[in-house]
Amino acid sequence: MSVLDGIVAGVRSDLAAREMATSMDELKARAARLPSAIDALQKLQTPEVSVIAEVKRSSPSRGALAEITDPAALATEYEAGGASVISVLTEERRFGGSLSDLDDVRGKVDIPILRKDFIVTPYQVWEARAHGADMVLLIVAALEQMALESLVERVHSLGMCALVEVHDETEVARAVAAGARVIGVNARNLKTLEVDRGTFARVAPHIPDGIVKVAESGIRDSHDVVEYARMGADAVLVGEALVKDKDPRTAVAEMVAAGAHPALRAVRP
Ligand SMILES: O=P(O)(O)OC[C@@H](O)[C@@H](O)c1c[nH]c2ccccc12
Repeated sequence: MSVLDGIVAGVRSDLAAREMATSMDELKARAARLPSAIDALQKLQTPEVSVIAEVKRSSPSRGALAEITDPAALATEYEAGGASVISVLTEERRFGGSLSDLDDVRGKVDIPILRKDFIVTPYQVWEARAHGADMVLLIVAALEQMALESLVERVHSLGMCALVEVHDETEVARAVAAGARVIGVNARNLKTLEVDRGTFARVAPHIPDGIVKVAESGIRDSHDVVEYARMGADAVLVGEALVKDKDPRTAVAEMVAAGAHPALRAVRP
């Protein structure tokens, strides 16, 4: 069993427990009481390179990263630093997250929130919306094509935006066929957990114009942001470097400033 399969198996059993506790109708009723989702796509379609800042306690590849006793406080720092979107890991077993982290963050920030999890059923999409998410991650490698297509459709029909994650050219074709408007290229291979910094440069040219391109994983600082911007990234998704920083607000602000530099416009594809 691959690392990804192992994670998804754990997610499915935790999901079964939540499905017993909260019916789909209850989720729908909760979602109906919330203001509608914020248009994350619009926030990412700016000429500047956007920063998606992630709240993540640990990961299978890197182990414990940061305690994060107050996820909303961290998210508030990210927002003040100029992040365009906050990513909240809600997977419990390997990443130490939860839906209550999502609730906390939703209570404190006004910018769009991405629910970062291993989403394999429509129930999880409703769950994301019911807990205030505006965006959800869909990992192509974790889904059959039919499931991917129906989940993208479901996400869009709820007014949310899907970040469709790929690792290679074949997965780009699947994401495009599924109607993705935002595609994330993950430099971390989910089978080996290694980061390959060449992934974005190899894969991004296969993403059609008009689709928002996000570079994910292993981004350390503003230099990396500039590098990805030059390769055509519209946004970067940063976790570890930010959760480990003593001053996450400034760390985000530096990345945002780098991504907004006017000189970049001329050199971006
Ligand atoms: O902490 P990093 O290396 O900056 O990476 C952030 C993000 O890309 C990573 O958390 C991620 C990308 N795709 C995922 C899928 C599931 C869980 C986590 C991820």
